[in-house]
Amino acid sequence: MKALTAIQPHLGASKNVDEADSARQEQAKKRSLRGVNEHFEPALNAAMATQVVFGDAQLSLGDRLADLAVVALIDEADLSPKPGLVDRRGSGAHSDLHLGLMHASALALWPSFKAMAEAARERGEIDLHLREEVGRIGREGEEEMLRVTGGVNTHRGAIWALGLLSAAAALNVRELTPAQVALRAARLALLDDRAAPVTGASHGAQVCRLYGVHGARKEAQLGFPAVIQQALPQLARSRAAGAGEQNARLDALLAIMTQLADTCVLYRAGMAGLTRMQRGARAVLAAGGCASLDGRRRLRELERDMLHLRASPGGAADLLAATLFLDRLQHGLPAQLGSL
Ligand SMILES: CC(C)(COP(=O)(O)OP(=O)(O)OC[C@H]1O[C@@H](n2cnc3c(N)ncnc32)[C@H](O[C@H]2O[C@H](COP(=O)(O)OP(=O)(O)OP(=O)(O)O)[C@@H](O)[C@H]2O)[C@@H]1O)[C@@H](O)C(=O)NCCC(=O)NCCS
Ligand SMILES: Nc1ncnc2[nH]cnc12
Repeated sequence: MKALTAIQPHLGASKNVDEADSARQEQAKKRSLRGVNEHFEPALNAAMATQVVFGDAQLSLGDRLADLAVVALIDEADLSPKPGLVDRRGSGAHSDLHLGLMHASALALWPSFKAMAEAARERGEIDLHLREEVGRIGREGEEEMLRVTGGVNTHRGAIWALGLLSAAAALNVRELTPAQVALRAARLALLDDRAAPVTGASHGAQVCRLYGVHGARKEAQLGFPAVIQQALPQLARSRAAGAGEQNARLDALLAIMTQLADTCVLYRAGMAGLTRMQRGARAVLAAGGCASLDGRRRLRELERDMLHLRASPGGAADLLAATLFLDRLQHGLPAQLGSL
């Protein structure tokens, strides 16, 4: 587990959080790991501990950003109940995914996020050289993901989004608002990676052509509008309304689902499935969100329909992880990063 050496020193350093809550979370995460190679468990504990102890001066900028990215992925996977997606309750609309695999995949990506952040820090500017370096590291990350998961695509879209955002954050640690980081990520994504394979055969490319929508690449090139304009404002609104953190995160996911042309849903369930997803998400939010009884009823209806259609909003899930990354970055890290 060379990937996690940097976060090991944080084990046991969680004195700043409510201890009972922390113990409950640890137990639940351990339960969810059944079936996963056992040496992921200490690594996961370490990743969890980093959620609250970013103040350790031994960690480099790359370490911290990689920690943030991995924690965002684990938080996204754990968030429940998510319609059609893998969560603590089960595998949603997937037959080849489960929560342990999502955790293992997230942890395996730590070195890639660190390397992308370090490349950006070293280069110090947005140019073709950095774009191609980030692309190369991203492709290696995809290979590692497939190796760890036995060939299952768990986080392709997340490597793309969080890789760009980690690099963008590292480029200027004094400008870390979500809009600033997303804009730098967009500028990087707009550059053409000459080494990228141009097959046009990916699921995303196929449905983008078929339905004339924009997928993961364009979402990044536009500066992650689903995150900046939908998810983060909804997260803030739901928190301010006292929804509770898990409900606020679910509301943020639904806010993304109201608008996103999720190519995973399109590929599996066509335009009818995408329309059902968007309308269903709007209905939950209009009914008061996930903290309300009526909102929960609507959420159950949406989940029933997504399962019936075998539709899984994997793109929305990746963008929720990007939302959690930017949210933590803005609230938790600037003071420490500024001194690096
Ligand atoms: C630019 C890339 C993101 C490639 O994009 P493209 O659209 O060409 O390729 P896809 O393989 O379809 O991957 C895109 C993934 O992005 C997520 N996504 C979907 N819609 C959106 C959206 N509107 N905005 C943002 N993100 C979106 C989604 O990822 C999640 O779903 C994955 C599972 O999807 P899929 O494979 O379709 O479904 P399966 O269940 O596996 O198949 P079936 O069971 O249905 O048969 C899951 O991994 C989530 O992460 C899309 O999958 C970029 O990846 C790229 O250029 N890659 C090439 C290598 C490279 O240069 N990388 C550089 C990285 S910096
Ligand atoms: N929780 C999740 N379930 C299914 N696919 C995903 N892709 C990213 N996160 C996911």
